[in-house]
Amino acid sequence: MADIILVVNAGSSSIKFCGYEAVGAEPRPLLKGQVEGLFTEPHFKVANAAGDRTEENRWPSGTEIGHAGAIRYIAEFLRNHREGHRLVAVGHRVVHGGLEFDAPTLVDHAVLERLATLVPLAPLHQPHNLAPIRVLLEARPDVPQVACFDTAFHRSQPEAAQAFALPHEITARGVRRYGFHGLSYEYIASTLPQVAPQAAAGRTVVAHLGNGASMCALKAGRSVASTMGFTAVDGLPMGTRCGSLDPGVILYLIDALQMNARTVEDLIYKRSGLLGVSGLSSDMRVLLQSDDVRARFAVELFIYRIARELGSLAAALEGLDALVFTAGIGEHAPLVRDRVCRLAGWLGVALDPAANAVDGPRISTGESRVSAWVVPTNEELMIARHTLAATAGRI
Ligand SMILES: Nc1ncnc2c1ncn2[C@@H]1O[C@H](COP(=O)(O)OP(=O)(O)O)[C@@H](O)[C@H]1O
Ligand SMILES: CC(=O)OP(=O)(O)O
Ligand SMILES: [Mg+2]
Repeated sequence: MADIILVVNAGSSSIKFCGYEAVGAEPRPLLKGQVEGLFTEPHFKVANAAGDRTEENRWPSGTEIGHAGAIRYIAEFLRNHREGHRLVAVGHRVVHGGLEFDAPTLVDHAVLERLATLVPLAPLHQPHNLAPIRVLLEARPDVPQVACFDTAFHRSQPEAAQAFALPHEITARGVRRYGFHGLSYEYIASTLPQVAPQAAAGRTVVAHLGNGASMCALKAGRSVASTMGFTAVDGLPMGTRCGSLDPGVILYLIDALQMNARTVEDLIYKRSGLLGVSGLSSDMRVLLQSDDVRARFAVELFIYRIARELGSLAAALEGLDALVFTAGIGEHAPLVRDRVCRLAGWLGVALDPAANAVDGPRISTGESRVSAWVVPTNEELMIARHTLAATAGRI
């Protein structure tokens, strides 16, 4: 009977899950699965430890199964495949830890209630991160659950990188820049010494380009700045989120267009970004295949903003040694990487187009002053490591 750690990673457009055998210091992956395209073209797939596809299901284009539908589907799959396994712990990605939670935390009912107060700060994620924790607390109170936060990795940033220029009493209430995708950046920082030792020790910008997208400046593996702020709507344009916006726009929407907080929330989180600009889709694959002018402009704007933020993060690092691409778009869209690297020529990035076409791992030329890389992220492994450490002695 193998002892299993289950990991659940609810993103904005996908739910990823992983089973790890809890043996020794490093969790050993047994199965990896996901439902992606929750609101566009849901696609369920599972692979075994060797990476071979073992299960697959597709829903018709235009189907919306959402997070609740996907969790039900995944739970049913896991119930049918639990033979020979003993569930000893569950690790969850929880997007917002606020001021209070800056490290992985065992969750009980009291912790869950405090995490629920952060729902307004991450409306696309936090409810879906907490829902499976709540269900399992009732159904399996014997199994420890660990919340691993997207915000925690960034708490090491200098004070100036975390502050808005707001009055002190507002800042003291926790209105500050938190940054997200921290589990992804922490994983990249942990694996970079093997992939690119010089980059790992130096000044690196990591671009996590998925349905949610952000960038992080790493100095010797520690976060010093990031593009996301108080919430995960800040920074780069994303699948359905607008990214950085002049706060005056919000006031204008309320005063002149008579929107209220909920309609503004819906606009900036769910109807903007690639979807809003293109009027076509939030899915980069669809946009890249389209000849539509607005679809092209959406991709253009995404790339332009990445290039601008790169300059800003390089300034925070006082120079740049390496650029790393990761997540759905970063790992699989050579065209986006090509365009970003060319716009970063002034910083010393020289692209190797042939290496870029096959997803790297190194996509810059040997002479490039700044090296560029494709490094697949693994938030699930990072969560499993934290879960193992946080439950040591209990499982
Ligand atoms: N082969 C591909 N080419 C371009 N974009 C891709 C490809 N595969 C996935 N993507 C894009 O990656 C994004 C989803 O990234 P992912 O990191 O899985 O998202 P999430 O934020 O939900 O975790 C989508 O925009 C999708 O279109
Ligand atoms: C924080 C965030 O945007 O996450 P995701 O990319 O999974 O939507
Ligand atoms: Mg994600």
